[in-house]
Amino acid sequence: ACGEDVPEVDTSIYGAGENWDNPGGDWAESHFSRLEGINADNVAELGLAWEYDLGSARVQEATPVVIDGVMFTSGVLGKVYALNAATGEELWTFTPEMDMQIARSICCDWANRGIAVSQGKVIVGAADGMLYALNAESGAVEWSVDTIIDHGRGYTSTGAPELAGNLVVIGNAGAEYDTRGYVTAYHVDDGEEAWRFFTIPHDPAEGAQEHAELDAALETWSEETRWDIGGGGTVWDAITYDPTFDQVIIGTGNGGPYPQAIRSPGGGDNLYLNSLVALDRESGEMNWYLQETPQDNWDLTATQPMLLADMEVDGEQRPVIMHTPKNGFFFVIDRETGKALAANPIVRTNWADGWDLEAGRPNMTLETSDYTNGPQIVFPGSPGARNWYPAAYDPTRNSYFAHVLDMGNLLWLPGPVDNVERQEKFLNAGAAILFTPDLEAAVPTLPPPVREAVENHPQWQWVKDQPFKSELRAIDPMTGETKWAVESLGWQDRHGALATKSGLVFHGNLAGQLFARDSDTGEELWRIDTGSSIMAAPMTYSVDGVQYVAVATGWGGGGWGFVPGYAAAYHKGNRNRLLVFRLGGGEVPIPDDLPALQPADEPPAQYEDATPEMIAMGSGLFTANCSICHSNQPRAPLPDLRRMNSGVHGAFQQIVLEGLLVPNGMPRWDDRLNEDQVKAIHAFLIDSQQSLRARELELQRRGLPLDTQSLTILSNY
Ligand SMILES: O=C(O)c1cc(C(=O)O)c2c(n1)C(=O)C(=O)c1cc(C(=O)O)[nH]c1-2
Ligand SMILES: [Ca+2]
Repeated sequence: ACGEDVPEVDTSIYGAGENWDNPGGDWAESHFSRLEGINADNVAELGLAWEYDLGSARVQEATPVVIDGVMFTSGVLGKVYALNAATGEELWTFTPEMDMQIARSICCDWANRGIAVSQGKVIVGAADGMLYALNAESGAVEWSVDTIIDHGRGYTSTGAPELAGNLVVIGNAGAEYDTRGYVTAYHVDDGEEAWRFFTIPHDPAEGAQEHAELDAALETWSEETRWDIGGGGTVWDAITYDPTFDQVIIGTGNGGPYPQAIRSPGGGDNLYLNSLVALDRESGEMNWYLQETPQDNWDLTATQPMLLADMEVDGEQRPVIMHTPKNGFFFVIDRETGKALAANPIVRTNWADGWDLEAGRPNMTLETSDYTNGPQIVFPGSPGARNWYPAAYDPTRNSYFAHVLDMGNLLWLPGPVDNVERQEKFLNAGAAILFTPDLEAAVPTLPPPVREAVENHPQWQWVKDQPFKSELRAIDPMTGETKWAVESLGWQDRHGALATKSGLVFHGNLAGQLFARDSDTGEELWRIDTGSSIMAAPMTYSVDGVQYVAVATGWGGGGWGFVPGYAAAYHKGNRNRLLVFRLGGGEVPIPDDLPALQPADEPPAQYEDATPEMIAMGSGLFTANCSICHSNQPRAPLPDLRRMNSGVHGAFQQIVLEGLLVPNGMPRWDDRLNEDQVKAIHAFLIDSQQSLRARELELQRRGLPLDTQSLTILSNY
C-alpha cells in the first residue's frame, strides 16, 4: 500500500452535480444538488423512469451513489447492486455470504446504509463485519477483511464505509450488546490496515491502553466499571472525512449497559461515548473531541449524520459541522477546534437544560432523567430527536431540512444494579424502555410503583398537554429556529431528505408517497403514490443531460416489528425497490393490497397439561429472548408466532434448538435455552394462539376486521 495517491478534493464546489459520488452526495455530505433541470415550474411532470426490485421485504436505508451513469447501492445485510442509472438494467449484484446466526446480534433490523466507491472498487460493510471491496465493473471480490476483533461479542455492521483519501474507514454496531466501539482504517488499494481507534478504554487491569487518547478517557470512568460487559460507544453510522483538515470525524454511540449505575457506578463523563471525535487521516491520532451527551443513561448517541459547510459565524467564515444527534440539540461545531459555536434545543429535553458554550458542556439535569432511583420520563426518548435519516443543507437558503421527533419515553431499571450478569453476544442494555405515542393510555397498564412514579413526574404534564410531534422541518442552523414544518403521519414516520439548488425538497413517507416541496415555504408542489413505504433519502443525478430522482423503498430499522397501520408496508407488504423518476415519466405500479387477516389456526393439543407457572415462565423467556424480533403484531416482517401452522409447531424444538431455519435467518438458541425452557416458550405461544384464535373467530362472526395493533413497544432488556 505504499506510494498511493491521495486524491484531491475540491471544496470550493458545494453540492453534487451530475454524479452523486457518495451516499451524502458531495464532499460535504450535504444531500444537496446543484442540478436545476427539475424545478418548481416543471416538477409536476415527474413520473417513473424505471423501477428495480431489490429482492427483499425488510429494510432499505441506503442513499444510492451514481458515478458516470452507473448506480451503486446496498441493501439488506450488505447486498450490493450495480445498475445502469439511465435504464435500471442490472449490471451485477453481490450477496455477502454469512452465518445467519449473526441475526441474534442485530438490534435494529437488517439495515445497511450504503457503499463507498474509489479506485474502481465498490466497498461495503456486510452485517457480519466483513468489509468487501468489489470490482466496480464485474462485482468480483478484489479483497475482503474481517473488521471484527472479537467474535465472542455481539458486533455487527450496518453503516456505510467512509472514504478518506487513500483510506476507507468503517465502524460497527452493538452497543445494546456486549461490545466496545472502535473504527478501523484500511488502504483502499489492498485492504491493508492503516490504524484503529477505540472509542472507550478497556479494563486497565488487562494492560496498557491501545492509544494515548484512552489514558485520558480512563479518568472519566469509575473504578467499578463493568469492563466485562463492553461499555458501548459503537460507531454504527456517521463517519465523515473532512478534506479541509485532512481528518476523519466519527460519531460515537451510547453507553452499554444504558444505566450508568450498572456501567460505571459513581458517575463520570465516560469518554468518548456520544461524542464527535476528529482523527488525523494519516495517523489516526485524535485532533479534538466534543462530547454531546456526557454520562449517558439514555441511548442518546452521537452517531447521526454530519453535514459540513463553511458558514458565517460572528462575521467570520468558519469551516463547520452541522450535527443533530439523538439528544435534541442542533450543534454547529468548528471543524478546526471542535468547539461548539451554537447548540440550541430543537425539541423538549429534560436530561439537560440548555448547553453552556463557554464550558463546552450541557447543563445536566439528572434529577429528572437518571432512573437509578425510580422511573423517569426522558425527553428526547431513545428513538432520538434525530436518528440516521439523512438531513439536507441548502447553503443558498441557509436551511437545514431534517425530520425531527419531539417525544419522550419511559425508562426504569428492571432489577438491581449490582451483580448484573453479562449476557454473551446478547442484549445487555440493562433498562426497561417503553416507547409509545400515548404514554397516558399505556401508564394505567403498568405495575403500580412505575405508574405512580410516572404520574408524579415533572414531565407528566408535558406528556398530557403536548402530544409528541413528528415533522419535517426547515431549520436555521445557528439559531435552531424552525422556518417551516410539515407534520408526518406518526412517530414512526421518519424519513431522509434531498434539497436542490432549484428550490426543491424531496422526501417520502411510510404511506408510500414521495413529495417535492418548495424549499422556502414547505408548500407541496408534487406528490406521487408508490404503494411502498419510504424512509430512505431520495437523491438526484443526471445522465446524458437528463436529470433523475431516485429513492429506495422499504420499512424497518429500530422498532421494525411494529408496522404502523398507516404504512403501505402494512396494507401492501414491505416491497423493497428502487424507484427512479424523470420529467415526462409514468405512474408507479402500485402493489395489490394483501389479503385480509384470517383467524389463527387451531393450535395442537401438545401442552394441554401446561401449568400456569410453565406458561408464565415461557412468557418471560419469550420477552427476554424472542420478542426483539418476533413482535407478534399483525403484518410484522417476521412470523407472528401466535399463528404457527401444524408443520412449524411440529418442528418447534428443531427450529429453536437445532437451527433448522438458520439459513432463513432464524438463529439457533441451544447456548442460551434448554429443552424445558423451549417447551415453556412453546406452551406460552400455544396458549396465546388459543386466545388469539378465540378472539378472532368472535371478531369474524361479528364481521369485524382482525387488525388489532398495540401502540406500545416495551423492551425489557
Ligand atoms: O448502539 C448501537 O450499536 C446501535 C446500532 C444501530 C444500528 O446498527 O442500526 C442502531 C442503534 N444503536 C440505535 O440506538 C438506534 O436507534 C437505531 C435505529 C436504527 C435504524 O436502522 O433505524 N439503527 C439503530
Ligand atoms: Ca444504540
